Amino acid sequence: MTPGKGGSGESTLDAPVVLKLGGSVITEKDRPETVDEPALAAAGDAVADALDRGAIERLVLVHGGGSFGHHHANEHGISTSEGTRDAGAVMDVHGAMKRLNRAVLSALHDRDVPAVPVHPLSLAARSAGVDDDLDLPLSSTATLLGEGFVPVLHGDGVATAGEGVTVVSGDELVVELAAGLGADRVGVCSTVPGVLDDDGSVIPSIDDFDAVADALGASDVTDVSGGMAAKVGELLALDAPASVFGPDGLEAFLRGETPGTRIE
Ligand SMILES: Nc1ncnc2c1ncn2[C@@H]1O[C@H](COP(=O)(O)OP(=O)(O)OP(=O)(O)O)[C@@H](O)[C@H]1O
Ligand SMILES: C=C(C)CCOP(=O)(O)O
Repeated sequence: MTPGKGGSGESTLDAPVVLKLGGSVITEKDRPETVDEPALAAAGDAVADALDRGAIERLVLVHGGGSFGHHHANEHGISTSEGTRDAGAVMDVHGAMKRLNRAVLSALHDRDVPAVPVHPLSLAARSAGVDDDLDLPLSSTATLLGEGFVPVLHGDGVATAGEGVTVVSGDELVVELAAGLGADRVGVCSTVPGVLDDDGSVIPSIDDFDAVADALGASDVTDVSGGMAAKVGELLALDAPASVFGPDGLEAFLRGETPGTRIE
């Protein structure tokens, strides 16, 4: 598990790949605080294999909330726009996300992936009612990457001027990380095989929100961060190409392919 690649002072490191493992994939989203162990193991296998083979040099992982963060946020009425000033509520959401993060880290460590946690609640801030103003300092993540680790961030609470603490989604973090670290590819692994049109077919590529807006909805299960509509909106803001795909597309993405829906 000792970091093997990269090193301080190197200037020729590859641009990182940013991959989000959706909470809907790695948890049973309709059963509070339940990890989907087989799904997490399969994701861990795919990530470990891609790193072992050198298919990816530098990787930043993000995971969503699934039945951990969303469940508690929903109970306390917290969302990406509605905040709380109740420290107990903040700890319920953050504590649940740290428990899920611990499970993700363990699955990666079992496979010798040098994964380390980065908790957004301790780093990030934004202002209420202002779009796209998330401030996520990246020096710890960038330094960990340069030292050969795989930083693992997660949807979390975030200090929000004017609202207390709101929710920051993994999708928002993906956008900040990809832009700030100069990622060359972004993958969002969700429970669906891609963004689906009205007939349930995977839309191959999206470059305009309005063109697909009618097909985009929230999540089928408890979700305080906007489901697929928010995801597509976030990813369209990126310079790097992004793919939304299901668990069956994860290995292909890690091989360098663009399964599912390409968003650019
Ligand atoms: N047009 C669409 N195509 C695909 N999924 C859609 C669409 N409209 C709404 N959805 C919903 O969006 C969900 C995916 O978003 P969701 O935020 O739940 O996933 P996730 O990011 O994997 O999970 P989490 O938010 O816990 O990390 C799908 O499971 C589906 O219920
Ligand atoms: C609900 C919380 C705390 C995390 C939300 O992150 P997401 O599942 O990526 O939308």
